[in-house]
Amino acid sequence: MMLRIGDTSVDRSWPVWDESSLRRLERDAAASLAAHTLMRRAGEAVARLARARFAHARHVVVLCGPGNNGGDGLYAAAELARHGLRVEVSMVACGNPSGWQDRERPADWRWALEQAQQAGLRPRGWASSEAAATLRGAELVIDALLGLGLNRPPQGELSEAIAAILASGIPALALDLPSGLAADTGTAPGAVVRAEVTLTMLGLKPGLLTGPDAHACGELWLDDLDIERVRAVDEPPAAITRLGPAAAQRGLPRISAAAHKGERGDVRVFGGSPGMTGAARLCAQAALALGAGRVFVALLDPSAPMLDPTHPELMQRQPDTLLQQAQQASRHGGSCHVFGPGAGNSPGSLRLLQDLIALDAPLVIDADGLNLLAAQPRDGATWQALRERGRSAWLTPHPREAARLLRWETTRVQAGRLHAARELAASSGAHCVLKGAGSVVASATGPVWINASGNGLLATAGTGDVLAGALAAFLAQTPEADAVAAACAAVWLHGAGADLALAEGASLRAGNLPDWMLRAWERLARPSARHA
Ligand SMILES: NC(=O)C1=CN([C@@H]2O[C@H](COP(=O)(O)OP(=O)(O)OC[C@H]3O[C@@H](n4cnc5c(N)ncnc54)[C@H](O)[C@@H]3O)[C@@H](O)[C@H]2O)[C@@H](O)CC1
Ligand SMILES: Nc1ncnc2c1ncn2[C@@H]1O[C@H](COP(=O)(O)OP(=O)(O)O)[C@@H](O)[C@H]1O
Ligand SMILES: [K+]
Repeated sequence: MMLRIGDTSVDRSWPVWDESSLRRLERDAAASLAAHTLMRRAGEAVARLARARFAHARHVVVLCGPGNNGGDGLYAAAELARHGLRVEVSMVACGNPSGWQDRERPADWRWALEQAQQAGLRPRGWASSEAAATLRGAELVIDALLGLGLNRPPQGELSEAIAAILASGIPALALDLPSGLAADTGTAPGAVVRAEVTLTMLGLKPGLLTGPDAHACGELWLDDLDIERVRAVDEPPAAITRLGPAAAQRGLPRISAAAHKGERGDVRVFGGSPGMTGAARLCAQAALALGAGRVFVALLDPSAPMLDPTHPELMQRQPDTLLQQAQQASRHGGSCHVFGPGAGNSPGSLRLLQDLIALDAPLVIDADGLNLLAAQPRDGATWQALRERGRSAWLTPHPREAARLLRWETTRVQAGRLHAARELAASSGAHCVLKGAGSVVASATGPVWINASGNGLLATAGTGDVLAGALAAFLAQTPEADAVAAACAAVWLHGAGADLALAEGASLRAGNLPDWMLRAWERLARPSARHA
């Protein structure tokens, strides 16, 4: 079964597989199938997608590497030739043609080479001096240089071939992964193909969904090679799961017709030191828009006006007063606290954070709250209290904040976003939302989610404050047992709002993001809705 990932007419919670689990799956599947079956299916799938998606292309160049990714490319080339296309095959980093059938080469690869030859093709070695000529006139290039086996930066002929694809401007259909992209991390240790379309085999890889170079895959398609075990699951989620609309839908708060405002949760936002009051207000406004029953905000700037005239529904309190109210609130009333947007780093701010950690209510720690936490010793009382608290805490760092918390470089966080999010969750006992394209939701134990919604329109000041407010609104309305599902819904809606704004060519700022999120929510609630 082949389908486009992101086509919500078939949306499921797609499992995501790291390299070692894919290798295991492949071994298990291959053991029960006739020789070469998986490669045949992979090659057929690529040829089918090439013909459907690039129907205008009559002249195709296939660049094949030395491993099974190249083998898939060879079989695809044979298929395309059998369908009457003009196909040229270039063998990159494969050495002298006289050694192509040597026994140390992968058996599948040698078989696929024979298939290509039997289809009338004459694969040629890569000629550095003729790189541009190899691609000239082609309407499609199939990138079968490197896939799952990438283990170092592409060099020599491989980096030349990648450079030639990039320089040619010819649309590239990448097989399994854009060559040069690391499957587990979404990083590229060297040159990487920028594909128009990637058809990935067997299962989704994390590096196609998150990581600094994940977008190199372009439009993403999946073919499961008819292996039952990798099919989409409804629940429970796999160890790693793509967070799309189907999963988001499950976590949306249910509002009963008979609800009163006390049942829809209280959100209390603490933040907004001098010069930063907007951050706390944006957070509180988002909590209000996303359905919290009552939203209180305590600004740490003593000179801030006590009323936000644009949002009279927000109840503003002095920080001490709101803390006391939080301390007295019933633990069963449904509430969530947010500490951090614009909170600054004063000793008073730290005390407030510590007091909120000590309370028995869900807590979102964002922005300056994360920086305050990062400055505390890992074995000190603040981290200890965080690890030991009974109710869930949520850390919502962007990569630089995550780096401070982990005491890593930001590049290390970005080079292993899943690992970083898991590590943060494990060391804090809290749940973690590692923000940035392909936000990662991780818990100390339990599955990891990679968010599929969102785009560069979100890269503007204050959108993180909106996420913290939306998250708090959903957590306040949801029983603890369903907190992760609710958080996933908030994270997905945040990106989906931006995707709607992008689709409509509208401008997006933090202030109007909650409205776009509500529109995305409304679409999600309509069964026939389509989401980009
Ligand atoms: N494992 C699976 O789940 C499946 C794999 N299939 C195909 O097989 C591919 C994986 O095959 P392989 O494991 O052979 O890996 P690749 O075809 O990605 O290439 C690995 C070969 O390239 C070499 N190599 C890696 N990085 C290099 C670099 N920078 N410079 C020079 N040489 C480099 C490796 O040493 C190895 O010889 C998948 O991407 C997919 O296309 C499919 O046919 C079927 C399912
Ligand atoms: N290119 C992008 N694609 C998807 N989401 C993005 C992108 N850039 C930023 N975001 C999202 O926007 C939000 C920005 O949050 P943050 O960095 O905390 O900003 P601020 O502190 O200004 O509010 C995060 O939720 C992040 O995931
Ligand atoms: K490839």
